[in-house]
Amino acid sequence: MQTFEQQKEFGLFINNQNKVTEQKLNVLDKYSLEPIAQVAHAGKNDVEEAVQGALEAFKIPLSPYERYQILQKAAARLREEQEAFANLLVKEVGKPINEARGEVSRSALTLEIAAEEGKRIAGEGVPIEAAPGSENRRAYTVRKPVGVIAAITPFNVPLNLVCHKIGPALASGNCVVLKPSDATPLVALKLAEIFKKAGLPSGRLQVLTGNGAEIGNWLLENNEVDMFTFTGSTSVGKYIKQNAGLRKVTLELGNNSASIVHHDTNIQAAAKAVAQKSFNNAGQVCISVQRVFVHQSIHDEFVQHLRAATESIQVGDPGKETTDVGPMISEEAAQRVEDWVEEAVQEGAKVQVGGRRKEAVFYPTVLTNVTEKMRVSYDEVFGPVVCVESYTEEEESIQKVNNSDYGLQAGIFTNDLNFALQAAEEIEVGGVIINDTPGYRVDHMPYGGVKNSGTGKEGPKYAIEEMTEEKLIVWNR
Ligand SMILES: NC(=O)c1ccc[n+]([C@@H]2O[C@H](COP(=O)([O-])OP(=O)(O)OC[C@H]3O[C@@H](n4cnc5c(N)ncnc54)[C@H](O)[C@@H]3O)[C@@H](O)[C@H]2O)c1
Ligand SMILES: O=C[C@H](O)CS(=O)(=O)O
Repeated sequence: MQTFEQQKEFGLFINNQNKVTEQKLNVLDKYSLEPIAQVAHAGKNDVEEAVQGALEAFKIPLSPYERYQILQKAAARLREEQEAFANLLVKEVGKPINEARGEVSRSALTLEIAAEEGKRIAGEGVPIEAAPGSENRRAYTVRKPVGVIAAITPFNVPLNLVCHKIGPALASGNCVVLKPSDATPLVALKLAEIFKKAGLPSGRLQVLTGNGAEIGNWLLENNEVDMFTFTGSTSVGKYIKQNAGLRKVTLELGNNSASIVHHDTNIQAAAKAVAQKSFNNAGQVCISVQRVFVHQSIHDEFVQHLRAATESIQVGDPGKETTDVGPMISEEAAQRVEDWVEEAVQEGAKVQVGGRRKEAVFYPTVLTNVTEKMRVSYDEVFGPVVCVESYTEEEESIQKVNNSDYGLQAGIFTNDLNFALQAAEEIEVGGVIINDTPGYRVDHMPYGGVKNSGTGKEGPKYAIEEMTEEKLIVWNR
């Protein structure tokens, strides 16, 4: 029998079986741009079969401890197969090997945290007897799984962001129909195999590959789907919310993260941190640093350090141990970033480093003289580009951060406690990171945005709250 790595054709994963379809989809190596495999292209019937199978599975409950054991086994297996998963991420995402290993180890941790949180799902006592006339009553709440959850995920972190959905969903007793990104479906299929080996009963996790808009619409039309958990672009997120009716929706969407760098900070350390978190995964990270507001008194020194840190980055083949930045997800994506940078330059921005492209590789780029009217500042670049602007007053820096349609996370580098806490209070985002970049995330923290960055939280404990319904039970004694 072929190993997963030897296989060149992959079916849908429905009811723990491989289901081949006539129509197929090519998956490319993102650096060589050569096809590496073909995956199935789900039709409407396949989507219905997957949802029906999930619904049937939901009728046979698993105890919290059984779910815990399965998730722990899957996590252990993920750790054992770290290198195989990492190599797959190198190929289908173009993610540098060291970063890919990091994603696999975070993914295992995400499943482990979900396993633990699944044992702690609890309601609360409600002092209902405090109401006049209710003296003889007692009340408490319990949390119930919603049922069948459609999970739709993006290309950029295709293993850990899948684990952030299926981990909490399975831990809380739900069944999941997963639709991974068309560009990066292989790690999701390999993960499903791991869950099968870990003993997950048939139907609790279904994986549908194919066209996002088609599968998305068929899932939206299917009333047996109880909830949508989506990570991806703001436009698709809005579409799902508009069409989900009264069903629950969690949306983790786009962003153009900002960092404030105040004059009292360690300038070189801040510049190094910004360079690292602007360019990892070729800037294709939703909390990538895109906008940096630097106090005018340290602007030039900061830019000098940022330029030096950027120039030292190794760009190229993601399979090489020494590579820091690999290709973007496609040549078109890199071309789009090149166009936006050229447009900014025509509008007066200055390229300090980078600004050039070779096929799907866009070189890490630092722009200065950027204004908030430029697309590279107000829109989501989702590429290896960082824009530096200056400010003079503290309040002005906060306003600049808030002058955005997005609000996922922001960062502030300062030793002034009052300024840090004032900024933390006033910045309109889901999370403020003091003395680090907005790119900081660990997997058990509450994570999610405001404004066009979405609604609802992830991090297993918080995702479980989204994926369960609170139910009140009142006993008239
Ligand atoms: N906030 C977060 O936590 C977070 C994390 C990662 C990525 N993102 C965002 O994701 C975006 C990049 O990822 P992407 O290009 O894969 O996003 P995308 O919106 O193009 O695709 C995301 C997923 O949605 C599917 N899809 C496409 N059209 C659909 C439709 N009409 N209905 C239902 N599903 C549909 C795709 O096939 C894919 O699986 C960026 O905007 C980035 O900021 C956000
Ligand atoms: O792209 C956004 C991700 O949520 C960031 S992370 O990989 O989870 O840190």
